Amino acid sequence: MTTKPSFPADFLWGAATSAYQIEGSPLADGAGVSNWHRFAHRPGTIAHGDHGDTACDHYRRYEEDIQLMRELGLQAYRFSIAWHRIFPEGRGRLNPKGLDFYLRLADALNNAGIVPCATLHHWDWPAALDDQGGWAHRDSAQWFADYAHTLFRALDGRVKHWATLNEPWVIVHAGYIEGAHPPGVPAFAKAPHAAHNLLRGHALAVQAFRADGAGQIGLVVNLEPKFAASAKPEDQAALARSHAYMNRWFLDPVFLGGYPEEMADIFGADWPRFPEEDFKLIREPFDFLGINYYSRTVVRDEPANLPVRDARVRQRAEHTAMDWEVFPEGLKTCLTWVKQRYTTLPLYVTENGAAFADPPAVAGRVADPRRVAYLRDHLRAAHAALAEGVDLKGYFAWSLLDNFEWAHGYGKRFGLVRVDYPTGTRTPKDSARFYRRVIESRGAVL
Ligand SMILES: N#[N+]C[C@@H]1[C@@H](O)[C@H](O)[C@@H](O)[C@@H]2O[C@H]12
Repeated sequence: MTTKPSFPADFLWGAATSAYQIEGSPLADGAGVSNWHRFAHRPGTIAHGDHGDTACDHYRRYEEDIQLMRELGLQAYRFSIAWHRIFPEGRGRLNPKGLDFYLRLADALNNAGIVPCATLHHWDWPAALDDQGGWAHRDSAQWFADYAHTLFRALDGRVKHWATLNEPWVIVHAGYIEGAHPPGVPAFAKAPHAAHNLLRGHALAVQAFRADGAGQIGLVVNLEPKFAASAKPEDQAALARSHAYMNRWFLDPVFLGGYPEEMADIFGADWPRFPEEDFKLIREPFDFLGINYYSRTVVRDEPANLPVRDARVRQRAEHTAMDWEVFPEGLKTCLTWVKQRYTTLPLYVTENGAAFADPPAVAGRVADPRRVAYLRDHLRAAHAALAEGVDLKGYFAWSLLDNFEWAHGYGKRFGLVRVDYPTGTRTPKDSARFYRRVIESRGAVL
């Protein structure tokens, strides 16, 4: 008789979103033009010509969405703050109306008994900052710290759970290596500088939080376990490069004080020498690590595939609508790897979920059995990590709502709640009802 999982009574159950993906009203109330607003309106960048002008209309419907969260039994809500609403030009002039939206959002969440968990930067920022050099500009770290400091003071007493950056690796890989995200032009030699300045900005923001913030602050990273396609030395070497590039690039500096040696191999002559004092700053201690987990990758050597010289070997297994392998044990692998290699800090699963080709709503119901199975199996893996001593403090399903899936537009639906466009009608899916039962039973239904 296997014992049913039982998560701790203080385990935090939530769901996550981000500003540009759900808010809409990108220029409302004095907001500046953001990098993603400008990029999404550039022809050919987003599938189906989609953009975030309306998205889920959350900027206007946030009270309705908070009522949805209550009905789902959520204890916490992870959202991000749109920098361009606060500082339309990125720095200098503060926009009180933009700040006011987040004051109202935080108040409504607190009044509903839902813990507001704010991410300062989830990829969207004022386009003006990209025009001034973006994250490749060394001053970007201070731009971010100043923005963060303003928010710590403005939301003091309303928000006590902060994250500095969401997935800085994606900002660099998609924005500076691929060009599939803003700034939108591959700039290989700038990528290491952008990564370094993101880490410096994170650390400076943590220092600002220590001076003027209250609660806890952390960093959110994406992790993806890597496996070699064979025991051949070249595939093993490709595994080492791929693992360093995606999983260690940011965590080695913040916890171990230096970059993986594979980075110099990957970037060659474009890998800079950074000032030693930067690494002392980047190791600024913080309070928790957020881990976003979706899938794993099996890799082989592929010399032509720059810069990492690896290639994915697609597995005979279930895949999501993103063509990502469903691999629940990979979540436990990530959690235990972080504990063993880096830190005993509290961990949160800050994102986990899947896109599937959900059916439309019929009589107020959306049958999404594959997402129910995905959540069940990944929550079992999370509990297995807890049972092995990982200090896992919470889990946030990605996502509360179907939303704007970046370059994929609205065609990839990750939500617990279906959103029908353009009406914006919300319909909780079966997975939302399942998640509510998981929360109510502290996992006993898994
Ligand atoms: N793709 N995908 C889904 C999800 C994306 O929608 C989030 O914004 C990111 O934090 C992370 O990439 C994961």
